[in-house]
Amino acid sequence: MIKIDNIVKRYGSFVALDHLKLEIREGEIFGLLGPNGSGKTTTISCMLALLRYDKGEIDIFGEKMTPDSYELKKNIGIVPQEIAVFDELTVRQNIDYFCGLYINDRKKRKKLVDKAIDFVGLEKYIKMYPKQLSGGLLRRLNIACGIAHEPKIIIMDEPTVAVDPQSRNSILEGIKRLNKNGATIIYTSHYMEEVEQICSKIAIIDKGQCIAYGTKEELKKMIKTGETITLEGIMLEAENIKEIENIPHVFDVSYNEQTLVVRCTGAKHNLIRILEYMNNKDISFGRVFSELPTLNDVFLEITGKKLRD
Ligand SMILES: Nc1ncnc2c1ncn2[C@@H]1O[C@H](COP(=O)(O)OP(=O)(O)OP(=O)(O)O)[C@@H](O)[C@H]1O
Repeated sequence: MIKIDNIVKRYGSFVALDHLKLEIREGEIFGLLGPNGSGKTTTISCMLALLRYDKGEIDIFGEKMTPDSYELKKNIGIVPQEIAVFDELTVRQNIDYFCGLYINDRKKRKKLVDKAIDFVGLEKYIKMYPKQLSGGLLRRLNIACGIAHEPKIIIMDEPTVAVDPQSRNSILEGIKRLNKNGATIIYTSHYMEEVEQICSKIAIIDKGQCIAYGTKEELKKMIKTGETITLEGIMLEAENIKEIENIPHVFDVSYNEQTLVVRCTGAKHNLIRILEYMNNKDISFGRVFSELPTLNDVFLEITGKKLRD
């Protein structure tokens, strides 16, 4: 459906996209996950021909996207990172305006606008102006403006930044419903939990390159970490750390501010072995927890840094 082939985008001498390759198939909720500044917005702007790129090709529905590909753009809905609505129009008028860019028929448009209002749950606010809305409601309006014309592809650039947890959940649930109703979704975020929760395919990008691609299960299988065990409120000597490093299946140990973090490969009984060691050495500790790998572990193992550094 969308093919991004070897895109290079430079801002002056700075390389923002470095031979980026991605393929998005129909029906996917495709997550573009990467830290701030990794190139997510630049990728989307290139995809929409809003930015010129220096090398490579982007095809959408098998056609090359250009600034005047009006027919292609009709089938794409964009929910930009920055709220893009008109302050002088009401909620309803804003949605009607954006829908009207693609749908001329007034009757049809009215139905679509009503549907979008219902979809984002803004019925009570249709006569209000953007300045009267909370951050979460504004985000919902931004989404309604992008999706009202019922496009086949919906691109959402960090739609949950700075929203309260309730609005965030309603946005994520809405994205799943849009997908169920047939839309292919491209979702950029630096929140790995959200991407894990809703995306069927994930590309992790860093410094303008795709460093890993697959389903969340496939991505997690790519790495060594099978389990991360944390013990808080623990006092250890350097000798203990060395011994813990030698426990079978342990491959990384860190100890900071009385917190021990042990990363193990996928073997069973890792927690038991570590607790047995503490027991044998008569070392006491506070809270203990064991976590399965996250997308942050994938990012950490591949790049050596945390997703949210
Ligand atoms: N117009 C520009 N001129 C110069 N550099 C730019 C410009 N736009 C973006 N950049 C740089 O390109 C890199 C990629 O930016 P981009 O906005 O695509 O990242 P992002 O992953 O979307 O990050 P964020 O989540 O912060 O929006 C960043 O280092 C950014 O500073």
